[in-house]
Amino acid sequence: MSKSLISRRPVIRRGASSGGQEKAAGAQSLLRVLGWKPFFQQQLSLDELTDCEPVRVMAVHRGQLEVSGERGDEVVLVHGPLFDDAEEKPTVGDWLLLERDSRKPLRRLERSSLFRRMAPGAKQVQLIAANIDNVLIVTSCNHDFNLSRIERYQALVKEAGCRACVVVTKADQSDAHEQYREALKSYRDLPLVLVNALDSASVEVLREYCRSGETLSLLGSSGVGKSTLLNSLAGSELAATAGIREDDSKGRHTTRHRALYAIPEGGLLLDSPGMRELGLADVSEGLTAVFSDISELAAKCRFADCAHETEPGCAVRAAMDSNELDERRVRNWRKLEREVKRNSRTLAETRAEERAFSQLVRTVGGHARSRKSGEN
Ligand SMILES: Nc1nc2c(ncn2[C@@H]2O[C@H](COP(=O)(O)OP(=O)(O)OP(=O)(O)O)[C@@H](O)[C@H]2O)c(=O)[nH]1
Ligand SMILES: [Zn+2]
Repeated sequence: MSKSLISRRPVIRRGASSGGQEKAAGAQSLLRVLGWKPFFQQQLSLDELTDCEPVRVMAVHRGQLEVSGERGDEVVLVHGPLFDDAEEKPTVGDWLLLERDSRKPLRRLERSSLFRRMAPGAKQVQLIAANIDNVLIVTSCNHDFNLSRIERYQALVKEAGCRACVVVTKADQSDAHEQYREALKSYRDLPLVLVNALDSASVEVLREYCRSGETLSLLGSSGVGKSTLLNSLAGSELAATAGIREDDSKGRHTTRHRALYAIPEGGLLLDSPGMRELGLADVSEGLTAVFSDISELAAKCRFADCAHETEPGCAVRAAMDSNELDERRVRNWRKLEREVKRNSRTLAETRAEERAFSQLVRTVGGHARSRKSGEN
């Protein structure tokens, strides 16, 4: 158990030399292991380079964040303006700038990618994870394999801004490998890999998605083998060790579930409940990218508002009739578009309500202040 906990830490050695340059180089390589890239470095001003230290958010708990940086692991309290806005506040995978001495979080760096979802039962967007490089869309060699589901995940990944690969697990239980490859042959930017997730040699092909400094996450339904894959990639029991208790010098405490793990072979794995329950929020751009073949055809329809049903001169219908376009794919495109429109409407309403409310607060506050100054 303790071995697997230790292995979650980046396997990095601090330089023995106290020379300034070597120290800086050492700090840089520590940060690189945590996913630091030129994209983030370029966002720092000269003042920030001297006065601040970047740290990566490894877990978000109520009232505090677990972060990791050149000084190792730290806990940062969640308070102040940085954390006010639901859609802007730091989430797992984010890079924060801490004031070097006070360790106060000053700002969050711009993200290279972001996963969001509609909060279940609420009309709000919830941030799930940021700065993920690659995503494995996991499905298995059985009834779970479903093109419409893969397209849904692909839209999420495109919207977030990550690279995707489809992983079909339980390859050891099927002889129909060719059938799966054939099904995804025409999908743009979507490689497919068949693996036995229980066999670490078989998952080696996925290492290219979690090279040192690269952050990988997994999407897929329950039971397809996400935990099994993560454990095989990490070389230890990642998921099963979540939430166990351990002793430390300060006494007994609970080791809470971390969302982001640095694995010994390099690379970082992100596994959070939010990622596992991801739904479509506002992914209209992602959908356009995934279904660009259909949009290209739709642009050729005679009528701009063609519903691709019985209209004359419909290019989408013509492609379906000649079997160039799968009817299921068109149905799924329509379904996802409806879902996204519904979610976008709900979000727009929530944002309008929030704006109206903060306007009201400002107006009431303004009245109160002018009354007070009138009394004085
Ligand atoms: N034979 C075989 N079994 C697998 C493979 N991948 C996963 N399994 C088994 O499938 C079951 C489900 O795997 P999990 O890794 O728990 O699935 P999951 O996607 O994490 O499921 P949730 O935690 O519910 O999201 C386990 O019993 C695994 O041992 C595989 O490639 N081959
Ligand atoms: Zn049409």
